[in-house]
Amino acid sequence: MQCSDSRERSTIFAMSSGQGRCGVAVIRVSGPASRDTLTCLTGRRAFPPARAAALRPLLDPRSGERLDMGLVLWFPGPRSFTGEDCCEFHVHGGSAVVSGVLQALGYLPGLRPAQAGEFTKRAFQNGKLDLTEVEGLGDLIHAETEAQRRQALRQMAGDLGHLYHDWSKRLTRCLAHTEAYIDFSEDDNIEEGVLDKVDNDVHVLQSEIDRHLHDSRQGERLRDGVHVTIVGAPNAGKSSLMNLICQKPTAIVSPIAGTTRDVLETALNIGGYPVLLSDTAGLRETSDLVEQEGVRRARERLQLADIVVVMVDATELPSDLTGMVQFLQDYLSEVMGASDEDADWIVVCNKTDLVLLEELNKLHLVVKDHGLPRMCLLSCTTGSGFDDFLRFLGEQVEKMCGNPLAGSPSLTQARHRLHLQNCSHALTQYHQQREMDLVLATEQLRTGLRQLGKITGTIGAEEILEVIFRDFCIGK
Ligand SMILES: Nc1nc2c(ncn2[C@@H]2O[C@H](COP(=O)(O)OP(=O)(O)OP(=O)(O)O)[C@@H](O)[C@H]2O)c(=O)[nH]1
Ligand SMILES: [K+]
Ligand SMILES: [Mg+2]
Repeated sequence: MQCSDSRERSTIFAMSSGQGRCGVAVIRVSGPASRDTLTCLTGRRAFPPARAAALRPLLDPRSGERLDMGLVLWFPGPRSFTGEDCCEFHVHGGSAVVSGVLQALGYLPGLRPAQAGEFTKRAFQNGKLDLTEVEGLGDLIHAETEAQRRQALRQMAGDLGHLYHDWSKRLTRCLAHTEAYIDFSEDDNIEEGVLDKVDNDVHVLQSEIDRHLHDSRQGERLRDGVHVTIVGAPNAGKSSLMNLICQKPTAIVSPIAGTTRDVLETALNIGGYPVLLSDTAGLRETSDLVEQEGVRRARERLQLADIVVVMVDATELPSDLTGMVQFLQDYLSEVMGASDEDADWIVVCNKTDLVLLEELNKLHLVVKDHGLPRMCLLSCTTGSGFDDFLRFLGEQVEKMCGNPLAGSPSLTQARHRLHLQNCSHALTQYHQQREMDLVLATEQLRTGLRQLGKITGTIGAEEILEVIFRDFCIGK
């Protein structure tokens, strides 16, 4: 028999708690057969009330054998996560129990295992979440630091979606007024100044979008992690600093210049903010082929850095203040040329245990007057100056990410950025074409609106759905 109603969907199931042995495992079911499934597994016991846990023996529908004693929950649609009828089984987390229940579910007609992200996909398709909320939920599942969690929760709660929906609404109004003007202006039924009002509204909207775009990528940095890269001459102590920050011997430290070749990367949590810290090969001209490749990789990583930590060996500095400033200026200009122009800089003067501190302290105070970035005095060997350095690094990281709860919600994804840039571009085109050809200009408003719709998923969602849901796990 063919399924006549294409909306008749299969019922999906999956274990939603993490894999591996655990105290309690949650198995989730969503779809039209959820009610029958619950009845089938709980036998002749009373059907549980909606949204309240009930303790029930769970039975294998084939043999009637008891699989476990667990909590069952019934969520009738549309007031459920997916918007469909759903049920949950909270069972003991042993693998035999879990696989027994999953097998029993697979045996029931109309049920099949869920694909990765399929519960969330159904929630989106049933209008429970818009795409930004789906992405927020995905971020929440992957959040590793407190600040990431705050940003994801805010997005999941719909803050970002509301902002974009509000822009869509306003642009829709502009479009409607322009269309009305085109259709009816000859009938004289249209108020004076309609187009001027549209122009002004488009202008205000565009400046809001542009402001949101020019947020120094705070939200994206918080979501993806701030790239902090340590660079400098060979033997300056880059790997020693890396190990000190990670509190473990991640990188090989040795007195041989050119020890580090590959880029070594570690993910860290600094004050609740995510950091991707990289140690790199010392920058120098060399005939060693392997080291050359290391230097190339170091420069490549330098380009990606949000914060560059430049290490200087204090014993290499000239002894007089003027000479020191000159040395630093030369040293930095070489490194800066290879980095992103938006990157922040921290200069670390290392091995201070080997020199007299008097001149260095003077240097420390005058760097700013010479247009040099802030300098930290450090000894990786004694640990002196390390707390100050770490505090300063933390401040820089926090500045880069911003407070995810303050002000209007941040732009969090390159995907949103792209559509917003396209929208802003279309609005610019509108202003340019408006005097010459109003019909053409109106088309630009439509383009802008479509771009906003793509962010929240009201338009053309299918193509991006795959990409977004790919990042979800099975059971979510
Ligand atoms: N006295 C002293 N020695 C240090 C300090 N920091 C690092 N060193 C020593 O300097 C040498 C080089 O340190 P590394 O951390 O390997 O330097 P690097 O910059 O990673 O070197 P390459 O990877 O070869 O570019 C090692 O012998 C370290 O023990 C310090 O603060 N004081
Ligand atoms: K070394
Ligand atoms: Mg090294």
